[in-house]
Amino acid sequence: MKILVDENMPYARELFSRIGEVTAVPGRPIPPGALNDADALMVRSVTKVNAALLDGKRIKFVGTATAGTDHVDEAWLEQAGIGFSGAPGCNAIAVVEYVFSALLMLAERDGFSLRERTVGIVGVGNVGSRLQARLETLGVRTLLCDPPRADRGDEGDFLTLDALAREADILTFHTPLYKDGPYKTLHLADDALISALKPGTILINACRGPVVDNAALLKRLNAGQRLSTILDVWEAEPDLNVALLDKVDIGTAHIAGYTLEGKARGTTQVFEAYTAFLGTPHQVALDTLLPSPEVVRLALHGALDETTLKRLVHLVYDVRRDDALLRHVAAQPGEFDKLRKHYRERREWSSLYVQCDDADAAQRLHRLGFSAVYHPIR
Ligand SMILES: NC(=O)C1=CN([C@@H]2O[C@H](COP(=O)(O)OP(=O)(O)OC[C@H]3O[C@@H](n4cnc5c(N)ncnc54)[C@H](O)[C@@H]3O)[C@@H](O)[C@H]2O)C=CC1
Ligand SMILES: O=C(O)C(=O)[C@H](O)COP(=O)(O)O
Repeated sequence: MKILVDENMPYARELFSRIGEVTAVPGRPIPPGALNDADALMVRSVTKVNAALLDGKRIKFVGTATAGTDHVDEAWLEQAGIGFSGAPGCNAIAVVEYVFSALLMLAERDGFSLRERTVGIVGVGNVGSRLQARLETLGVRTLLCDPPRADRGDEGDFLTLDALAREADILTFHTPLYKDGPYKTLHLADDALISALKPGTILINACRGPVVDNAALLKRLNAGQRLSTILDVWEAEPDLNVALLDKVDIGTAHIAGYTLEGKARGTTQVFEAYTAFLGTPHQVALDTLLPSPEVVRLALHGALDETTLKRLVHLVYDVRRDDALLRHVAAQPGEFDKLRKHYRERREWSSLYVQCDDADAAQRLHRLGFSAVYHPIR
């Protein structure tokens, strides 16, 4: 059995070679001919999976090691009898930690406390719900917008997007990209919505570029609208709107989900799905794959305030590194994908073991996702 995997998929060779012959290839584009004798294809978000790619090929299963699936024509795969799996939630923690890293940086720069702010979360799925839980642990007020969940009758106080735009100090988007249909998200943040934001609002897009109308955003920023902007994703990736990057407060190369844990979960999820598809299910324990992180443990004395939290968060992951890397190469063709391909290892907060002599600090850090324990110092 021949399995083609994206070369930007950690642990893919190690796992898939347990069941077949593995070839790793670039995903954007897949080299011509590489698909000719493959039985299964494991991609990331950069590969458009559709009839144009697969019609007439012998591929029987496609996995994408990503949360978003807008690059996959699932209807075509189904009618062609090709099995499919995504990796729901694989990198949700990574995106949440990206958002925290960015917000704590802006809070320090602009002299505010997160606890004084109301955060509007648009799309309350794997990312949005974890973000809400961690913000609430810090005592930050959140407002939620998720029409599909509201319509399903899910528990929760769901508001309209307009209500969030009116009330929130921070508006953060975590929806899939739907180009049409009742829950269309293409240009969900359009000119009218962006114009309606309160002066000083922080706008975050870490889901898919086209969820925010980039031309409208640039127009508003050029017109002097008071808005802080954090963009991880861009319309027309991998082409970058350099004029927009110049105007945003934080701009990164679609790496919000790029923790090693997040990528490894993506690979293990599609590996497990493919082996189940073959009728020989395998399970993989993530901690058997991951190496020890660079910083393993530290001791924290006293209470946990926002300044201390910021230092811990930025010790594990500081978004300014990724912002600077993108700005250095922004105008050069091909560099956006190179930054993503050669992404430096980044870990999740859970990789840091924090020993606290304050019980409340230990409890809150634990609830935030750190590996924290209370250990009185005698
Ligand atoms: N920047 C990055 O590296 C990453 C980006 N993503 C993107 O973020 C998206 C969200 O990720 P997850 O939370 O894991 O997905 P998810 O599928 O768990 O949650 C998405 C939520 O959005 C809601 N939603 C759908 N249409 C909506 C609308 N019109 N308005 C408001 N809410 C709506 C859904 O009901 C669902 O609750 C993914 O689809 C993917 O495109 C995900 C991971 C990493
Ligand atoms: O999971 C998703 O959805 C994402 O956006 C991924 O983080 C994107 O990473 P690549 O698949 O483009 O490497």
